[in-house]
Amino acid sequence: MGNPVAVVNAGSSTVKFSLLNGERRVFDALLDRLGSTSANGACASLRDAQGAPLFQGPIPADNHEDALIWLFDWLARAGDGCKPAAVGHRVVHGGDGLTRPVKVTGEIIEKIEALIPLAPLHQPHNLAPIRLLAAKFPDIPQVACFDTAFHASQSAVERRFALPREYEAAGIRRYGFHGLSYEYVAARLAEIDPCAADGRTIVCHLGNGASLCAMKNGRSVATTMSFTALDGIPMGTRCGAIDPGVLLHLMTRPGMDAATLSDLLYKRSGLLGLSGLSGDMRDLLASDRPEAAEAVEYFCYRIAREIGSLTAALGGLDALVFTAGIGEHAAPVRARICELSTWLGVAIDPAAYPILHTPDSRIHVLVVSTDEETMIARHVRRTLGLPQGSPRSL
Ligand SMILES: Nc1ncnc2c1ncn2[C@@H]1O[C@H](COP(=O)(O)OP(=O)(O)O)[C@@H](O)[C@H]1O
Ligand SMILES: CC(=O)OP(=O)(O)O
Ligand SMILES: [Mg+2]
Repeated sequence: MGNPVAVVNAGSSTVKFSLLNGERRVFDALLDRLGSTSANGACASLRDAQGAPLFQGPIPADNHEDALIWLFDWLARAGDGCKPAAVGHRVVHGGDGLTRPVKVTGEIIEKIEALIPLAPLHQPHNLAPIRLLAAKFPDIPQVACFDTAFHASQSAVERRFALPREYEAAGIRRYGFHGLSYEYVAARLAEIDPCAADGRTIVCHLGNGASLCAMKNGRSVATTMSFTALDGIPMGTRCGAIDPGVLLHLMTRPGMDAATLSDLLYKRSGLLGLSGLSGDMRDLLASDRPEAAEAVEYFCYRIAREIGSLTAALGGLDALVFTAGIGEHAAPVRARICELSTWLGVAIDPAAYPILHTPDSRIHVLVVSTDEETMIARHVRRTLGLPQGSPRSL
């Protein structure tokens, strides 16, 4: 296997772990349905370099950390003696100070830790494997790559809240997330669709966490998430944009302290809260309960509204791109969002995939499989001066 780069991508409901030799993936693990978002328990899917399954099934893990320890034990048992040349991590919040990938040091760990309150669903899960690996393999260099970094190209007006100026100076502004995914998708569009790569494009990253990014020439112009990964469209368990007056009102209720409010907004709202059933789109699409259908309709409606808003930010629209777990796999969700976007000139062929638009559609519509792990591995090699490896064949 040589000395691959290992990548850990902890999302809110999954951990993705890969080993990459150059651009070639030689091992992949998806630890799925983590936390309490799903009606079903945690499970793992491990694949070799050819994509053949090595393990598939339930795992004894209640949370991200247990799942990773299970994986590292599995790897040690399967061990072929291969030791990664370096490890790259997705870190969701970089704040004002961390705007490019960095080699992990004690000081960087402290900076990442200080941002936990701004990304409570992610930052602890991003930090735990960094600490675990630093203790276990102190000689392997680690690189932290930030979800917020891609949005550093946005204008000052886009990044601002209408608060007194001193709040912005204290870092209270829109950051945006899912940047590693958007960066990968932008690079991929340059390979497959020049109109989408060079034009005015909205990328819908619809996973358990979900956001939309308006891009011009592959650079971020605006995005729906802002100071935290709560803002914007509704998600698996997060409410998305909400009138701050609701929060002020809730805070007057007995027992509604900051921790309880945080739990409500991050973990009990969104698709889970609306359906009363599950935050997992697979469960909702499989259910015949009216609340499940209402939750899915609400999700699609809010996304279609944001597509209108981001089209205004771009001054028009050339392409619409779907990515991440729901965007790549939930055809009924894509179809409904496109139906609600007909007024923009969106027309799709329900049987087409991954290029969805019909010949007479004014807008290109396509599905691009995101690959945050490949993006992170590229950043690791660049940051540490390792050879990039040959480009992946198209
Ligand atoms: N085949 C599928 N059909 C519908 N939804 C799916 C499918 N596969 C995954 N999803 C949804 O994708 C979401 C997880 O997205 P993903 O991007 O993998 O997660 P994370 O945000 O944790 O990185 C879940 O809501 C899941 O239900
Ligand atoms: C930032 C974010 O919400 O990430 P994820 O979709 O992986 O939960
Ligand atoms: Mg994700």
